[in-house]
Amino acid sequence: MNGTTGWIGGQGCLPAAMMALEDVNNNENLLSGYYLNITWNNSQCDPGLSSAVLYDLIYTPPNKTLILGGCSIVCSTIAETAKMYNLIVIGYGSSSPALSDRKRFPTFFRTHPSATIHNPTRVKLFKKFKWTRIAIIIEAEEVFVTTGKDLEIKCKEADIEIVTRVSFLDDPTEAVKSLARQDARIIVAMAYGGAARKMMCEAYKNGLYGKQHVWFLIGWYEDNWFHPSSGINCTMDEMLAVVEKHFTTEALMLNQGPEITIAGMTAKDWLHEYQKQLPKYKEWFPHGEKPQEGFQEAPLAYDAIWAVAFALNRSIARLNELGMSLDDFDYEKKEITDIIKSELQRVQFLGVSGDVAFNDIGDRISWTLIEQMINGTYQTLGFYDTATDNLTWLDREQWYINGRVPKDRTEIVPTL
Ligand SMILES: CC1(C)CO[C@@H](CC(=O)O)CN1
Repeated sequence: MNGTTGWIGGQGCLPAAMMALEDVNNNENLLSGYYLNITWNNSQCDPGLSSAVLYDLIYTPPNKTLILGGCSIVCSTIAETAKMYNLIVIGYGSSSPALSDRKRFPTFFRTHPSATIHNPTRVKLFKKFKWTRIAIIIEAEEVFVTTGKDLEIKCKEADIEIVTRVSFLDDPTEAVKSLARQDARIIVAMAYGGAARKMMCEAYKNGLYGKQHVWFLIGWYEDNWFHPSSGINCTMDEMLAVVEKHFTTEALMLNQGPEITIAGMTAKDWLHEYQKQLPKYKEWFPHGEKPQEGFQEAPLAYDAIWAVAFALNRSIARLNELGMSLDDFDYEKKEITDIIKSELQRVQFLGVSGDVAFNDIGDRISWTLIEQMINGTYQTLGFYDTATDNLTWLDREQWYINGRVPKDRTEIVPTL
């Protein structure tokens, strides 16, 4: 994924949604008298196309009850329009913090956590390692700019100083040089994978790595994101040196425990089932290509369908009491939307992506995964549950100087 094409993970998520549809429709205790159906279309993470697709879905019978959306820029476009039709939108692939704006998006919910979910985890780790002097570097994309602003607020609340914040559009050279000039030691970087590759090569050239520096990067890049490619004038050894020992944070999208989830099996077993189902959809990849994106978010799409099913199921009963039914929804009856929306707010179940629940602004509450690059591969260091401030730490972190946590500033050693 990069800032220009956007995330096209719907291709990996739709099979998961279809699996959930089958499971929901086979569940005798849900939606009695109804059959949940999906009319799908591919917005290609293109806001313009998504508007055309949305209007086509609205003006082509039968009436749609809710809309599911993928990437952030599509969800922003369709959720802003959908509210005019009293349509609820659920994002399974949208991380932009802007979507938490309840004024702009009053009918928007998402099973994909906002990118701000990283920030309480970052602050928790700063406190754990007693770092109170942090630098921030950002690729100038809306999702990172808004997440960076949220991080600054959370650092201020925790009495952690932001010693510098720099950003770049395409070339990170000057921004990285500025970090070096400011003697930045603990650095949080927010960028897409391609920009992060360029940035870390510049970090190597400026000596911003090794025993005196700790980088916090994003954890959802492709596994080989740091391998040199065209336009990167660093060798593999140089890239391995500069990324060694960096930390990553990311939203946890697959339940880690042995519990039986809403799918009637553990999340890990569900993932095997999902992978077995994929060949059924190979006509979506006419040249035999594997979906490049959407595997990681597939559990979010599966759980989104279950959240819809539970909310509609409860709404049927409430509408019956009012002498109404879901069939009465015609994009005009806001009272039906309000009932479905209030039932979505009450949704709570163990999905394959973990506990599924929405906070009061429709955002997903989730755990985060913390990893560290150790000898060129990512190792799990722990998990953090923002809701309960619970850090599960595995004591696997490694530093260049055994046991010595790097300092967040140059130490002034008093001379006698
Ligand atoms: C973890 C990631 C890759 C973050 O971007 C999301 C896409 C978007 O927010 O547009 C999909 N999931």
